[in-house]
Amino acid sequence: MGGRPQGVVTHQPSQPSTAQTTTGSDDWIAELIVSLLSLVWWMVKTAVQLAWRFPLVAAVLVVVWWAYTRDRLLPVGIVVVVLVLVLVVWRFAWPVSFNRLLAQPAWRRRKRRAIRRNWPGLCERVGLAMAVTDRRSGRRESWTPGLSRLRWASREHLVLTGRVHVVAGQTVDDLATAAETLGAACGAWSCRVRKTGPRTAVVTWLYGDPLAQVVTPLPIPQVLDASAVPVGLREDGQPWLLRLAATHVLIVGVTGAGKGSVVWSLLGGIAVGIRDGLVQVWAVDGKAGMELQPGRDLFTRFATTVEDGVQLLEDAAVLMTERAARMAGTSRRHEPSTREPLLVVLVDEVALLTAYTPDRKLRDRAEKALAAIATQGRAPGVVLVAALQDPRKEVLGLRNLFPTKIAMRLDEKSQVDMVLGEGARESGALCHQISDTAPGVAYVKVDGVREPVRVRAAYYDDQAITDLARTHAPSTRSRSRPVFSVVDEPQSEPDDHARQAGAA
Ligand SMILES: Nc1ncnc2c1ncn2[C@@H]1O[C@H](COP(=O)(O)OP(=O)(O)OP(=O)(O)O)[C@@H](O)[C@H]1O
Repeated sequence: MGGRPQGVVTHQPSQPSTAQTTTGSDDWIAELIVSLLSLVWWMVKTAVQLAWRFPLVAAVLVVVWWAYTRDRLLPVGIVVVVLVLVLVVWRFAWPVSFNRLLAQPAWRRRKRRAIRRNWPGLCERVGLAMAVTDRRSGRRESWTPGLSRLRWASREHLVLTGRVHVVAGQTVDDLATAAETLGAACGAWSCRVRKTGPRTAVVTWLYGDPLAQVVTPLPIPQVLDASAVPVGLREDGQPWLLRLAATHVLIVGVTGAGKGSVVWSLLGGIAVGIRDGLVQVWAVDGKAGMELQPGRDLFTRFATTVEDGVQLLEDAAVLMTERAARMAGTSRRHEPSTREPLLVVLVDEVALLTAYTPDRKLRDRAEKALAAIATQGRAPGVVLVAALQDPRKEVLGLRNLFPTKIAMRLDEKSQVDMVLGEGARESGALCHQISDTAPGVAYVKVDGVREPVRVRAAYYDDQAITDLARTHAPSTRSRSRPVFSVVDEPQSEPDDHARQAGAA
């Protein structure tokens, strides 16, 4: 639906006066009939509008009128009293089911109707109306963006979405700028705008916060899909699917922001691939293994010192170069297989290998290896997942080489754009406002997608991590395979093909 005039006439050129035209003696009868017809039309229209607006009141009036004309006021009255009593008892004795089955659906219906009905007025108030002069009549009319497909995307989480088509002369950016005011005007605690076309966008109003609760670990997918790894929940109540294939992921947040939960959820999402040998995880935990040790069995290689970490990064870079040379001219896209698994290089607190390492030589080697993987690793299936507390440039100069950035709780608002890129804070990424009582909450920004998305990673407690590592450790066969055997192994394994079919 396109924008349309809402008939708010702000200026009207003078009309030829009809008052002076001479009327014949019969004209007053015609005028009276026209006036009476207009009155009847107005009354019918108003009655229909009122009935549409207040259906319950209208229904009650109709029933009372019916009961009165049929002389049945007493039985109808008794039925009404019993009904009211049932509702009152239900409300106080079983408030949960009352809310779920009656109060909430009624509220949702009212809210949706109110927004649809008041849309032109809302647009006027938040500055989205445009004054347009009609060329033929010379009238100035107020045009507002069109609203269609207004529906509850998630009834449980109270997420309302609608498609908005801006008026010619406006851009989706104008709509995005007014998002906060529009959200407040509609009584939502947050409102987001996602561009879907040159003049169209999906507007999402959030009346509840699905991220207020801890997200329990999601079911582990039975087939590896590295292009959509389930990691948690998005603020619109939909699963948060993170791309791992052909990207690099940077996770930034202050201490206690919940970076660990993103890492464990990510590992949970690819656990089947790890178990089946389609994915290898090489992990570096510069904090002497304190963070990642519980999942040790999931890792093909595990470095717990800066020296070993740097060596691991260099080995990954060599593997990447060799694989890229083999793929050259035959394939442009890496498909995970047991011969050539997707290699995830996981670095917890990457600054320990770069900025905080006093040994200059080690630091240079780490930076060189990281830069090589970040710039060339995507095509040959070597993916970098790095976690970091301090987003300042001097700590990790390679930030811009990560196409997927996850910003968790940050200390200062200036750090938001530092992590997610210019304009992210303006587009609604308020990482500095994430509460310290909501670890795991983050804003995700993927290159090529304008708007950051608010998410919460699922929470793996110690027991869940231990269980994950126990049940999805790589088989002894794939674990015993030397790291560089991928270069020499002569034949493909029989079940490779079937596994590849399920991979990204
Ligand atoms: N997704 C989550 N949901 C609920 N609670 C969480 C979540 N993630 C983390 N927590 C809680 O927050 C605490 C800190 O989390 P975590 O250790 O992952 O933070 P971090 O960002 O990795 O911190 P550091 O950088 O100091 O290692 C955890 O012990 C846990 O209690």
